[in-house]
Amino acid sequence: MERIQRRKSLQLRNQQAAWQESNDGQSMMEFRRSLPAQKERQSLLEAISQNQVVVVSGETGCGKTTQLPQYILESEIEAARGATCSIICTQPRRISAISVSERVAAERGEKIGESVGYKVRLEGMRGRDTRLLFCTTGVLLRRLLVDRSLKGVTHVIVDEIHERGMNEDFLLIVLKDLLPRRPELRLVLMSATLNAEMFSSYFGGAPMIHIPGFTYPVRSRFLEDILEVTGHRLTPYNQIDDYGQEKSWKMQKQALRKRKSQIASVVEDAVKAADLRDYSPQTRDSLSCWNPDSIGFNLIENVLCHICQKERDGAVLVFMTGWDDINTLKDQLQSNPLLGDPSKVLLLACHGSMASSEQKLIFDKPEPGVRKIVLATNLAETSITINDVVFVVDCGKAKETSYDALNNTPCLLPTWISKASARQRRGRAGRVQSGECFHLYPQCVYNVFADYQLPELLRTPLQSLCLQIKSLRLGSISEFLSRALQSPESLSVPFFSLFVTTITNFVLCAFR
Ligand SMILES: Nc1ncnc2c1ncn2[C@@H]1O[C@H](COP(=O)(O)OP(=O)(O)OP(=O)(O)O)[C@@H](O)[C@H]1O
Repeated sequence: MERIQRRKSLQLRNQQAAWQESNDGQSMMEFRRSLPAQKERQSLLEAISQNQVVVVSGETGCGKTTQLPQYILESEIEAARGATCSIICTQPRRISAISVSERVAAERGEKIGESVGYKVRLEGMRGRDTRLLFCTTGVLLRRLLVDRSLKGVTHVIVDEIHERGMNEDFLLIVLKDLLPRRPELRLVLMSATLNAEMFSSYFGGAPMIHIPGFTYPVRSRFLEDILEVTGHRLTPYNQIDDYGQEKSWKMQKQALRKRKSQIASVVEDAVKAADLRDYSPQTRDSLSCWNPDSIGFNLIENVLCHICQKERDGAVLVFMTGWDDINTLKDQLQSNPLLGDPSKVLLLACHGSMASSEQKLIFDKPEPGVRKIVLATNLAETSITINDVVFVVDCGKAKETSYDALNNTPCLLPTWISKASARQRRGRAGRVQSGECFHLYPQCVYNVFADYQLPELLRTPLQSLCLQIKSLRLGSISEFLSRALQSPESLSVPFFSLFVTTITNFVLCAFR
């Protein structure tokens, strides 16, 4: 067995060297060497070999997602351990797991499923020789339920931990528990932002390495500049998003949103206090009518027409909040004479509930002379690179789980994003060329955004959280949550544990 593995390791080493020496390989290596992560390659590898846990923070575009897992794979192959290493890198979403694995395979001159593969829910591409597997956080969490010690895995890399989704926080608890039982396992936590200290101290003071970011220049334009440049006028009547329902229903829906908007009053104060002396009276007038609670379909349509008519070539990525917004906006744009003309504009949507094959269409290049416009949710916010994106339009909101106190139920509502998210959205332009970002809210509103989004664990209603812990069979609810990076209010946990136990017993009795 050992002899076979040794032979396989040498074969992998020869293949890797042959690619790196080939012409295509050389030009790919040259590009990879230009990324900021390259300067830290040696120190990253040393830190990983000497410590069980390492926290890496890297600003957008530095190369942490595509390069760091590759550095580990390459160094293991160079050390003739290729056949025995097994690296798992988690991504918060399917689309990033798939697209990053394809990019890394291409950078290694391979097809997907050779040494690099992916696994997401109900889909996967990996072969017998796959050594670096990209998967969603949920996939790894579920594997841990049946394979508690992650047998055979040598490295786990958790990417985008700053997003603090529920699965990521759950995974950290389970991995922290696993580390003492697997002293040779290496864990690398990667974050796009600088709040690495919290993760480091959670893992007993794990070393931190920071990689500065790299993007081509991206010019940010906020609402006041957009209104100035497009000449679009905001009135109290043209900001009601038309969802195609009865008008009274629409008004009700938007009034409801207004009541729920957490920072609406802060936003109003910020807009009142903003210094807009340098802007035209028309822009100031428009801003005084701005409705922070609408997504602004008409404004988006106007901005897109402006880009198509006045700006240079390049695809546009529009960040929306969800399926209903994307679909309704798409219908509206399709009835616009310019944006709805398929010989000029290719309109695509990208949403979490779409099949991966449909999501992947956003990476294709359109016909010459056709501008690609992608309407996406925040699933396109991190880790992905759409090569031809030059313009980003950011509506400033994302759907977030929150609690409807009136109906005592969890609900998904559009909420303002954080500064970290706005930076990530802007970062989707400027990855292979310079770009422009149109933020559809005033600069003063951006200034009052929270630095980071509240972790999902702290904003999910406790009933859902407790049921999730039970369905994943993660043990006692209060004990499990007490081991979290930031645990929900300790007082309410025992109450909800009792609630869940009662429900479980009730269901068991009913089926007996
Ligand atoms: N599919 C791709 N096609 C072309 N270039 C790419 C592709 N994916 C990545 N790159 C290049 O590699 C660089 C680094 O990408 P990578 O995804 O590793 O960055 P990152 O540091 O993880 O940033 P982020 O957290 O914003 O995703 C990009 O800025 C881009 O220039």
